[in-house]
Amino acid sequence: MSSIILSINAGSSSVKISVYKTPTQKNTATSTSPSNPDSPSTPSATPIPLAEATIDNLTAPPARLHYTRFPHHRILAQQLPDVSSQEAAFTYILEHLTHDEGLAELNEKADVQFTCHRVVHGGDYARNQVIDKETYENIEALSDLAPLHNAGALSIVKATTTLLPSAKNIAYFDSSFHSTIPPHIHTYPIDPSVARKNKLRKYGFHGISYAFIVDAVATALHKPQDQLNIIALHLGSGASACCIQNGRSLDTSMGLTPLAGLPGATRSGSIDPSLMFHFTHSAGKPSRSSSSTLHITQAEEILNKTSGWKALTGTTDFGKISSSGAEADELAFAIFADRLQNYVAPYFTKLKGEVDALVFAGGIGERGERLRAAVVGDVKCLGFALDAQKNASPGDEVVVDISAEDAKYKTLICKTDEQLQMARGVLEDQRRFAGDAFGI
Ligand SMILES: Nc1ncnc2c1ncn2[C@@H]1O[C@H](COP(=O)(O)OP(=O)(O)O)[C@@H](O)[C@H]1O
Ligand SMILES: CC(=O)OP(=O)(O)O
Ligand SMILES: [Mg+2]
Repeated sequence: MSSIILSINAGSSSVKISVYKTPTQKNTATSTSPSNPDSPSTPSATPIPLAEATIDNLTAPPARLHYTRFPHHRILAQQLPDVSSQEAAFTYILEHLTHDEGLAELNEKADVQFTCHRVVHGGDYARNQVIDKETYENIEALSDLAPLHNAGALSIVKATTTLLPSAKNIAYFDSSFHSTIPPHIHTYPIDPSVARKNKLRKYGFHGISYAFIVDAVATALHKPQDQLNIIALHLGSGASACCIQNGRSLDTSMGLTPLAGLPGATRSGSIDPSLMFHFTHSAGKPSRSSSSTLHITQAEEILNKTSGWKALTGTTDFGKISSSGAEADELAFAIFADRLQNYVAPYFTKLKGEVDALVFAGGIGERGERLRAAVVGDVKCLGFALDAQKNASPGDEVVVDISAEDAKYKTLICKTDEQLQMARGVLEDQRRFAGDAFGI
């Protein structure tokens, strides 16, 4: 019999929820590229998508609902002025799904057997975990290190325990994919005893997306995952770059927290650490949004929530920034292209030029025609080049090759899908542990 999986992705500016049913023996679909590199000949089953709901604009109200029930029913951008938090977005979407008469498989909350939660900071967890009291508390303890994310995800976990009491809650961590980063890359040059005690190291994020990208690009290029070398750029409200060697993370631009590296919608990205002490004299004081479970300083508040595109341009919409022509928007655009070049070129040398592709993903990576052209233009001397026509109209495939015919290296767009990656994890774990021990 099929089970219903609710796959929940609490990002910094949006909540995306996809509904899947597990395939029965008869309708088992397969992915040509195995996601388990240890068993290269075993095809993996794919969850069957039933519906997808997104509430976005949480950081630029009013929030909006987009809903698709497959294959045909679609609601575009319905405004929701009363929804302003990740938890409110989750509750709204759950009501919407259970009241959609066309979604026969999910009439009651008791129909949901599995809820997958994207948790950005998982500390030392190298793989997914069933959320029990101990896991919940461990994730809560990491909230200060992902101030835009972990608390929001946990508010949804809490809501599921009351609203969906029969569902098994499983956490998938953005940081797990980066557990392969070697010590000389994840270690900060600071007092090692303090670093050890406070677990201060590079963790890296967007890993669920990078795992999806590895699977999808390996399939598209007909290469085993463990031979795939790519430079992947996940560019959304938060943006990061990842250097992937043999299908594994070798380096990434985010660090101890998702603030490091590239700028984002409301984040500064990397700056000189001394800057904050010249920006405000109260950098170290607790911010007003601190609570009993979330302790953040004014410096963290400023750099995470009121910097980035919002500070430079007044909008978090990178589509608008890319097309308005306004002076402030042009500066923000040029800053992003410049900072991206600062990762693409060194990652190319880290891979010793053995690069299968440069891959664009995330809302901006997938839709930002002009940004892709700017970044690829900036690294043209390495052997990347775009086909302008393909870049302008890439079509609907999961992976699209937008490289010029004479390019030495490929440039691809990958429509990443964190919810699908997590739902696939449920099927893999069901197979591996016969539905019981589940990854612990
Ligand atoms: N046509 C476009 N060109 C460039 N950026 C776009 C375009 N459309 C949307 N975006 C941007 O994509 C970003 C959201 O990306 P997404 O990955 O969906 O978000 P999140 O990080 O919240 O998961 C926003 O900054 C949005 O402005
Ligand atoms: C890790 C991170 O920044 O996630 P998002 O882009 O979804 O905010
Ligand atoms: Mg995201």
